[in-house]
Amino acid sequence: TAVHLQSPRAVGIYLFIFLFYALILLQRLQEELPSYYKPWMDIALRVPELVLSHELRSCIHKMPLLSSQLLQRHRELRLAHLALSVMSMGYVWQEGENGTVQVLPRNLAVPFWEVSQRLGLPPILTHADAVLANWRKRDPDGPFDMQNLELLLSLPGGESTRGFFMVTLLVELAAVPSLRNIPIVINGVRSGDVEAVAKGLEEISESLQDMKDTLKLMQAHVEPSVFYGIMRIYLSGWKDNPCMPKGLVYEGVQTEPMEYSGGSAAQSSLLHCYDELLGVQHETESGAFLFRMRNYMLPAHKQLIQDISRERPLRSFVQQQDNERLSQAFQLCVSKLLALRNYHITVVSRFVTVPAARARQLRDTGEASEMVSKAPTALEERGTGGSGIMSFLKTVRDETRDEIAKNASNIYSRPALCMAYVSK
Ligand code: HEM
Repeated sequence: TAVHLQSPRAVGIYLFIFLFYALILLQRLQEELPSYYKPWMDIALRVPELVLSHELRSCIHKMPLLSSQLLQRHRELRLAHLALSVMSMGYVWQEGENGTVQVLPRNLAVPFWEVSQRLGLPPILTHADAVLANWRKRDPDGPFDMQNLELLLSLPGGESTRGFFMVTLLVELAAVPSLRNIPIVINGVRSGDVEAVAKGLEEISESLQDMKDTLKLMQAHVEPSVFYGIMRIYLSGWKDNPCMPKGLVYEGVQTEPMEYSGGSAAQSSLLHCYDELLGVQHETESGAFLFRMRNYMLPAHKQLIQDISRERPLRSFVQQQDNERLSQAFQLCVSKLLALRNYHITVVSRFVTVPAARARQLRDTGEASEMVSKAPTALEERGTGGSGIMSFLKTVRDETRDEIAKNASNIYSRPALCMAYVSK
């Protein structure tokens, strides 16, 4: 690519994006650990069935305490983190919201802590585990699509669990072309190259559209009652969770309990990058939640977001240039981000709000036959990351819309044109 790199930070951004791209598109992930770790993998591969037969906790109690020192390469550490996190989620939630534990046993907690420290990830299942490090192609030369992708490790929920993680991975893949355009936009702003910035933004808009279209696959591959009634609890954490008000003791690590949020795509670096690039600002509460989610990302992903945030604000460049193509490209980009967030809200409504209402109705009438009625009540109002779902998501969505309004009021005198963008 013909990007001119003008500072160490731009080099950092470029390198990260290249590595991310290469990791996703060119390399296969680690699928096996050294044979010393067989006791972990034997259990991790069977988590769904061991949870359902209520045997996972006793299997983990019998597991030997293994040293993490034999794990050397980054990819081995990532697979180990995935395996230890899947076992931990199964261990904690095996008996549902009323049968939680207060202690994660030493033979799981100690290596989980060590591997987490080496990776810079928290000792809980994250988006970087369940989605980014949890796939392989059935046919290595075949395409990246639902038919040819499978999970390395799973949690209860069968095909819906596979669908949920795989569709989320495909949304990440749809974003890859936009990542390549971020340094193009940044360098264009630095060198005052209006055409390059406009083109970069147009291509990012296309990716945002592709991400939204890919998110639509969720409907075909995930059954809402399975997501709500079975899967959600295994993604939940021990922070802001009424079932585990004190958190969890990692035995052999620290005597005091620790609190960690559950897995959520709010931990994906993508929308954080777009927000920083486009200058979308989030208010105190929603902003604090999103900011906290950055601690659940790989350090390189978090660094990229920080690097983008330190660049000259794009909006001021757009306003200063007063160029129609550039202004339109910027508005288009923010409106596509808004459309993605709007569509995401309808997905959340389908997979959480509607089944939650059904579960309440069934509880009130004393029926317990449907799957949704088995869902944990403590999570009714909360996302797996622990947020108060709808108010949080709508605030974040409205803040994206504000960015369009701010820019439009500076550029366009004709309100009709502004509204055309907002309603796209
Ligand atoms: C069945 C599918 C999904 C459901 C039910 C769902 C649910 C949620 C919930 C409840 C939140 C609030 C934060 C929390 O407490 O976890 C959230 C946040 C978020 N989700 Fe999803 N999600 C789904 C799929 C996805 C996918 C595929 C993506 C794309 C990678 C995504 C991206 C995000 C982002 C970026 C946030 C943070 C809020 C924002 O920046 O707008 N979600 N999601």
